[in-house]
Amino acid sequence: MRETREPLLDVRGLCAGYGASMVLEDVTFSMGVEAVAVVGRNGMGKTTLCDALVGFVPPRSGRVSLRGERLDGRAPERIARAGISYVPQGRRLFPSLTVDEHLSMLARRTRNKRWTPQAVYELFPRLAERKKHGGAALSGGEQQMLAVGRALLLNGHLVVMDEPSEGLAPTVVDVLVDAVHRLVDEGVAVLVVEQNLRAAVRMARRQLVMVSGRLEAEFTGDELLARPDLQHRYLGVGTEEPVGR
Ligand SMILES: Nc1ncnc2c1ncn2[C@@H]1O[C@H](COP(=O)(O)OP(=O)(O)OP(=O)(O)O)[C@@H](O)[C@H]1O
Repeated sequence: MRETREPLLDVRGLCAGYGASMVLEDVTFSMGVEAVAVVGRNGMGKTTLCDALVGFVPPRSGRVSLRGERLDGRAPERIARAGISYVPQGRRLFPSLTVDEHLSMLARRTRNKRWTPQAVYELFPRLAERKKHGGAALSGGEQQMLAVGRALLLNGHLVVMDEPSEGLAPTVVDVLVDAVHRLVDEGVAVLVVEQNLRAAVRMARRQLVMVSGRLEAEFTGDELLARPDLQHRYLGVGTEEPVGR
């Protein structure tokens, strides 16, 4: 039977790179309102995929559609306005702005929307306690919550997160995993790049494996957890210490 329901995000034959070197080769996948993880070893092109989706690295060829609307070739701010928000690796916050200033700066442009600073504080109560603290005074986990909150204030349809659990304590990773599930329950899709397989499988059922700029395979989180050989082959996890359930 023909699939009539349009996917939320549809990526076809996406190629992108830097200067003379091509990094992404023919990346094709689609997703609905769900959480999907992209996993793979270092340097395989995961960040480049995020950057290409949000327009920071212009695609050389292929197409990116969100709810049927072509976005490839558009400037990053137009892609954000169309509904893809980005939580980049390293969070990129302003050290001298407080939590409240970070959020209210964007909130002014987004009235009568689901995600307001108040809604972000309800999602991350820890941030509410740190409202008046500057970006530089926050812990890594608090910075990551703020980066996610800032992305939500754009009230988009899809949030792209690049290694959100990097360097965070397990209790903070728990908070992020819960937040991803809450977002999906509320109709916001999440595409998450993760080095941390344990976090990736808790965030998303679908695991897309990137090898040398290509999406080489797709597994469920359960399949990856049950198969140390796949973990070793695709993620470089040592065979003596596979990530188990
Ligand atoms: N700004 C850039 N200019 C040139 N080459 C780059 C640039 N950024 C990344 N690359 C190259 O593109 C390739 C893919 O890098 P990318 O950061 O996308 O991989 P990754 O899977 O996200 O890895 P990591 O987990 O280490 O961030 C690497 O060979 C990298 O050296």
